[in-house]
Amino acid sequence: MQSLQTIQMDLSEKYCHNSDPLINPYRRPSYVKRKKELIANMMASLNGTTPPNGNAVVHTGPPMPWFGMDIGGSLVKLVYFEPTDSSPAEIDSELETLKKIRHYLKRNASYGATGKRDVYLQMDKCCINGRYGTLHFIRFPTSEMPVFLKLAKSKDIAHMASTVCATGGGAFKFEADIKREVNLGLHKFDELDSLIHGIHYIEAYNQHECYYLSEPLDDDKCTKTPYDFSHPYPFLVVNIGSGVGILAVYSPEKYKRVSGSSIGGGTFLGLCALLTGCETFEDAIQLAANGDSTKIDKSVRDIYGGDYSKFKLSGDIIASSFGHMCSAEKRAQATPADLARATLVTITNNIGAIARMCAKNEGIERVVFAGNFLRVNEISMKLLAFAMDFWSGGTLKALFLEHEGYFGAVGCLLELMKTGHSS
Ligand SMILES: Nc1ncnc2c1ncn2[C@@H]1O[C@H](COP(=O)(O)OP(=O)(O)OP(=O)(O)O)[C@@H](O)[C@H]1O
Ligand SMILES: CC(C)(CO)[C@@H](O)C(=O)NCCC(=O)O
Repeated sequence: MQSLQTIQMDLSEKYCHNSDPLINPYRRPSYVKRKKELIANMMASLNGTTPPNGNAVVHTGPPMPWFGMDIGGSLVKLVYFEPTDSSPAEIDSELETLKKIRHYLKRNASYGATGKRDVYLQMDKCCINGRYGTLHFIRFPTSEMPVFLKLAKSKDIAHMASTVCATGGGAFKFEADIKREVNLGLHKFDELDSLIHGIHYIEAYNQHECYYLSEPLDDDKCTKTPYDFSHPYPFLVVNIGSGVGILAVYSPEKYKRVSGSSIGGGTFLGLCALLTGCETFEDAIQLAANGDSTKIDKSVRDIYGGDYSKFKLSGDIIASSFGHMCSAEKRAQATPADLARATLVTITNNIGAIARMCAKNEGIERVVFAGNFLRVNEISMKLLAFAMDFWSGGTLKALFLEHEGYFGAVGCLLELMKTGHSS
């Protein structure tokens, strides 16, 4: 059995090409030490034992399969832990159903018409509750829950007597359906607790989880740069799902929800569908990428003929989102792509403005944006990176996370370890 220390070193080899601590921040002793401490503490809190020290790990914990499920307003996120350290005897004694589920999930990257496994996000060599394995990340629209429940029933999930942990509003909304259709009881966990635990776990494991965008508005120069998150507190989490939740985080266990907004990812997709007839999030983003929002939004220049110098408002700044749409002539010229772009820009800037006010109120400088609204959505990430820096006079930093919308599901999977089952 590999020790946790060895695995951490493996990860360093995998991700960090430069071993000079002066060049590579991830090689600095303070960073490595802090990461090890974070993981060790997390493992200790999950195991209820002392952290691993290189000795063989005893396989305890709830029976497999280990899933964490986040049933949101738009998307269901499913995180599946595939053990890779099972002994031949353990594999032999596995239930047939369990083998089938693993093969089904691993063999495919798509499930039915709308289920997807984000293979590029897969995390190998993870350690949860003393078990080593791979984390798989799967999503499907919440509107497909009835289909998912039928599938779960057909795969005989209930006969594995496993505990299903779920978070998100849907854990409450669908609890009775899950009981009735699949005969499974749910362990429900709070979505924001799960989000915070998930962020800490994934960030501690994946050295390149957190990054920022330098030169966000220059397409040639914009670069994704790893951010050293070893001393992150306090930080703000702006979770952009269907709606937006804003949390101030002071430690792995201490946070508060400081604000929220109903103008979020669901608003973007809803308005875009109304305005352009697009059907999917991917289509809406694609349209927006080809559109020009200046045909839709009224700028300071459109009003002043130039800059509003007294208050340092450059002519390029948007004075009125969708302001041009008051004119029948401009409406006639607006294309679906322009409308999609303006919708994306409007929603993103609104979220950025609220995030900035929250950060100012809380006296926080690091703002971490998460949630699936940012999936395949470079436009919003660049806008947020620019807006946070520009409007705060350089005091705020926008940070992003690779596993965008999966933290709630990961946090929920971690909660499964505390449910008191033993195999
Ligand atoms: N394939 C997709 N289908 C639908 N929405 C998508 C997709 N990919 C990204 N999105 C965006 O992600 C948003 C949902 O994000 P996320 O999964 O983080 O939130 P949620 O958990 O469903 O919502 P909430 O937390 O508010 O209940 C959607 O509103 C949409 O803007
Ligand atoms: C309702 C939730 C928490 C569901 O995840 C989320 O969509 C949200 O935070 N919406 C914004 C609600 C508000 O205005 O504070």
